Amino acid sequence: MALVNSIEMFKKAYEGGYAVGAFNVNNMEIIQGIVSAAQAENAPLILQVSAGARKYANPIYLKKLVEAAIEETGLDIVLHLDHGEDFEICKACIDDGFSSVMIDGSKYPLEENIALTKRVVDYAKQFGVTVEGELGKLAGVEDAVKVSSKDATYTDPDEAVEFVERTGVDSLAIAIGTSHGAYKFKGEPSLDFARLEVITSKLPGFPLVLHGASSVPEEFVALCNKYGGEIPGARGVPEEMLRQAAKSGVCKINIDTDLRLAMTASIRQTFVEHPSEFDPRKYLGPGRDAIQKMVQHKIKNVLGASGKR
Ligand SMILES: O=C(CO)COP(=O)(O)O
Ligand SMILES: O=C[C@H](O)COP(=O)(O)O
Ligand SMILES: [Zn+2]
Ligand SMILES: [Zn+2]
Repeated sequence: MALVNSIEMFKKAYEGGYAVGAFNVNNMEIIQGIVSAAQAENAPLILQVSAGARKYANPIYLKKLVEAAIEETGLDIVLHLDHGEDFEICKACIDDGFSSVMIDGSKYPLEENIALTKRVVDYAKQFGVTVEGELGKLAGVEDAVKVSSKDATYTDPDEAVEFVERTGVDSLAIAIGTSHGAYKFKGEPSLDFARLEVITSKLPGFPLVLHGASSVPEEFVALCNKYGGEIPGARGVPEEMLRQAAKSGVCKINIDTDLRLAMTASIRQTFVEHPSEFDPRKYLGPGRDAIQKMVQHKIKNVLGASGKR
């Protein structure tokens, strides 16, 4: 039971053909909902903090909450920085005691991305902190990076090999057609699995990461819209595609949007059905339960990580 880096988790996931869920956290209820799910499923777990989450919650609070979760449940948990945009934020998280960081240099040309990523790897290595890099551009919105779909570029397999060799990263986020947020596909969802197979064959045994992997479940969108929300045309990655990716070298699957939708749907429902209620525990509690239920489903039926702790 400890805060761990991702090395052993990814090794087991790769060999076992499943993926570890990496869930974005911003407050106590979100952390508790996710952790209860991982505990109930006896599953490995990555909790990740974006720059926006750091600004919102202060990383010290989030780290203490994660430590409390480890103490309470006995789980091994990776505490990871999501989309670090420069060396400084990665260093700050490493110095704060995070066990893993992402340096997202995907907006830079290859040589600059390699130089920046290598700098973070060299610093992180001294502390046993694992590093995720990114190559290729996802469409959609990130905290610091906005990429329109015409500027999205899929990961080049040969560049991926060069990137991994020259930077020494522990894992690599790739672009094969996913994007961040609730509006991932205008038409039929499709991912470039042929490209994924080539990348996997050129980097055998190396853990890949899929960002923008929320499924945007219809039930949550419908509930949000039924209880006063306006989320028209939302669409995510079908669950069977995620299962397929998990069997093809993808060891980490990032989920944030589905957490937001599950919690918001539940809170909206409480507000409409119990308009006289104003005790935050009466809506945050069910919101937390909704997160737990959704994450358990994910771990069990999508990631294949139940019992893999
Ligand atoms: O990739 C993510 C965080 O890095 C989250 O992706 P979603 O928006 O699909 O949940
Ligand atoms: O990649 C994006 C994640 O969903 C984090 O979102 P955020 O930057 O709004 O915290
Ligand atoms: Zn990115
Ligand atoms: Zn992401």
